[in-house]
Amino acid sequence: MSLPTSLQEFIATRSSVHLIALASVLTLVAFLILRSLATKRLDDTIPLYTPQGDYKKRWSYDNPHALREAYSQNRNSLFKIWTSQGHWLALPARYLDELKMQPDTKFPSALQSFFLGPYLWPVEKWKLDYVHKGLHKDLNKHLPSMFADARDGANTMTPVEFPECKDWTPIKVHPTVLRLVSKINTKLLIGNGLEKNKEWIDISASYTKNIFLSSAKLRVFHPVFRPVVQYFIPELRDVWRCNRRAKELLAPILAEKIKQERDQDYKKPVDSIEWIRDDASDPKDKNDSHLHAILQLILGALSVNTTSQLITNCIYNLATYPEYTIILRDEAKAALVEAGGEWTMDSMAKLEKTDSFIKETLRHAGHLTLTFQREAKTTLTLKDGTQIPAGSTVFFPTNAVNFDVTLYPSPERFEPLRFYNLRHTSPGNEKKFQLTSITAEQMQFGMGRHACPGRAIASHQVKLILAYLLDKYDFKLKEGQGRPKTVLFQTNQFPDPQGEILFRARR
Ligand code: HEM
Repeated sequence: MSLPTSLQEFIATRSSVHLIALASVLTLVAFLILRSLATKRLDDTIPLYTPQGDYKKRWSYDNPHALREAYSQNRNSLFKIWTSQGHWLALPARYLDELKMQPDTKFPSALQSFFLGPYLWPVEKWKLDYVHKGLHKDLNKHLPSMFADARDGANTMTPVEFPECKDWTPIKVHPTVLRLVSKINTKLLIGNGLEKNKEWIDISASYTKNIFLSSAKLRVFHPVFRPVVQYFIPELRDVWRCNRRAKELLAPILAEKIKQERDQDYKKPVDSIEWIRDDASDPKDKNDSHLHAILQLILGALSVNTTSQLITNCIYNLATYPEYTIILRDEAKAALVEAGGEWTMDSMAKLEKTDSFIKETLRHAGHLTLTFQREAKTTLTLKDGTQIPAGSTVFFPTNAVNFDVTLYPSPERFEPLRFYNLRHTSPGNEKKFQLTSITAEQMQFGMGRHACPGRAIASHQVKLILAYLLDKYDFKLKEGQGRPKTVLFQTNQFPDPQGEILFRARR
């Protein structure tokens, strides 16, 4: 077969240097096309589910129902769905065991990328991992002393944040609980009196909202524009300001630690700054106040908002279903008497109905519609041959599973004792349906390598604060008003931040 004449002439009239350059360019183009086709083909084997109606709008403002619809059609298979950040892959439950312990080199948590971390936190990316590594290693080891702080915090700080309320008084629940949890968590995780510093508490309480809004606004722009656009986002500038101020507030605490360490009788305190210092693989990081400030703010963002949203939702539900106020109050009263008048970790385990009430609240209104968000760094081939292409963002549709009628009868109904009853259906069930239990049907705290390490202390905190409030107050909805709504935005479900409940000191 001969080349067409015009091509022969073209080749004959060119120097060999030109021809080599041309051949190289053509080879490169062919390689790029083939590579993109190969990636595309792999991705194309996964079916795309498009929710009915305006699916883009639904992703932002009707996310739980759009995902429930998608899940109901693809319960047992991997499927792709449009999201405002590109196509993401929804996993069926049967892949969780195989994927949950994959190493970070192949399948890390997607949270840093989701927040566009480099714009928010100007430190080397891998150093942000000190937070979860430190927490996984040390938090639950120190649970007893953390519990004592959580109990004292609930008893002494709750009456400061919640007013006396001699008569029925409207209270904006979310901001009140947010400040309370910020203070208690600062005491638990940092200590050193920082929980009394108003500026730190203000920073801690507003930080999550600001990082969330900053990354949401940045994502609106194509990546090439973000390096410029970042300077025009007020919330992002506020994040940078908080990073700077947090550094100034933490520096004296670090300096004091360094000074005290020289003392032979020094006993290392139990706090998350120490956990991170112990784990810092780069010695420079041990006392770097800029890095510590960012890590503590991230830890606050992971722990404060999640816990305060859950407590807020529980209070909304107590006001909506007042008959449970009496049931939970009686349970707490009996457990506290049995414990001799002071809560212990063992006595917390007696609050089975309270545990169930909180878990049912989380089933209905967890802060995220999806969990187990991971990034595939390489193509992962599963045992059944299914491939998860490199570069994919993967998630588990937790909220949709929470509303699966085959798993939860009458899933739309709020049944506060649902999990209490499940625990008592057979002896083996006792540990399976606790607030902190993790199975493919209960994924509110994620699963595997990156499952929430704070869930035990969060569970104690929520119970301690609810027990305090149940003992001191009655609650009810405002006249003629229903339960404050849940605000939906993309994969987030927020309890109405303006929602008010009537509180009255018990008579
Ligand atoms: C009701 C309260 C909470 C809820 C619902 C919650 C939920 C979650 C979820 C869904 C994840 C991601 C899990 C995954 O991807 O598999 C997570 C991660 C995390 N949570 Fe929580 N959390 C709560 C409270 C806390 C508290 C109180 C702390 C700290 C004291 C904490 C520390 C963390 C950390 C450090 C991570 C990252 C873990 C990692 O990437 O390895 N959380 N949490």
